[in-house]
Amino acid sequence: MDQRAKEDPRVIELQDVAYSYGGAELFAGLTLSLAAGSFQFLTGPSGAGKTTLLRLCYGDLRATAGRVNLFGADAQAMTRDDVAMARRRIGVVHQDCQFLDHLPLADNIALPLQVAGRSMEAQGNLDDLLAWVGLTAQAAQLPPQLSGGERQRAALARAVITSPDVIIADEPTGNVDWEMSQRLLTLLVELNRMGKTVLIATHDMNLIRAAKAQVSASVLRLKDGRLQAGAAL
Ligand SMILES: Nc1ncnc2c1ncn2[C@@H]1O[C@H](COP(=O)(O)OP(=O)(O)OP(=O)(O)O)[C@@H](O)[C@H]1O
Repeated sequence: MDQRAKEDPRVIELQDVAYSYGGAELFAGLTLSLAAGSFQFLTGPSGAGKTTLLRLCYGDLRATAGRVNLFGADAQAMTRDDVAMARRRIGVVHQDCQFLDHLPLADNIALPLQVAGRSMEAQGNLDDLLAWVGLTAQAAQLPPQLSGGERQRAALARAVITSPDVIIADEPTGNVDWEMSQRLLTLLVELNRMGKTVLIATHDMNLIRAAKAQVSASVLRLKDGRLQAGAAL
């Protein structure tokens, strides 16, 4: 298991961060800290800015004010290459999965390894990961041929194929039934038990309750541009 995250007590930190897409500020003076090995949920009303906040956390957006630290380095001062290196330590499960529909599922999952120039590792990792998410039989199918739950599990496999320290998942159970959301949660909890830091944006309070029965999870609620810790369930 990759132990690098253990070296950094705070893998991702946002301090007094503001962000605006050009209009009104979505948040101002927002502070968030992801400790290595923690399991955190981000919740809040639709449009509150959860996806935006996650994108700041994985270096996809630059804060308009404040400070973002990725693995101890100031993201605002990073070159594009530095950001790309930091992002390789973060696996992202996007809200809409973002597959390349013309590529078989196995190739989609292996894509991050190829992008990182590590395609030689692909086959062993890929077979293990497909088995882990229960998609061995679907390896050759195209993404549009898969169910919602299969797509979500494939998106999780793709997020972890490079063995990142941090997993950031945006509504990973958004389009699946309760049984499948439990299956996805089990996978995320397993990753956390392996030492990965996990941050999940979700509207699903039942998912949060189920997670809290399995793991020491904290909940952040984003509302009116502010983060409230320890949101009541
Ligand atoms: N690329 C963009 N350009 C301009 N405005 C954007 C962009 N992305 C998001 N927004 C706006 O920023 C606000 C926050 O959006 P965001 O997707 O971060 O919220 P969210 O809490 O994740 O919502 P949901 O729960 O519905 O997914 C919304 O008002 C949205 O319309």
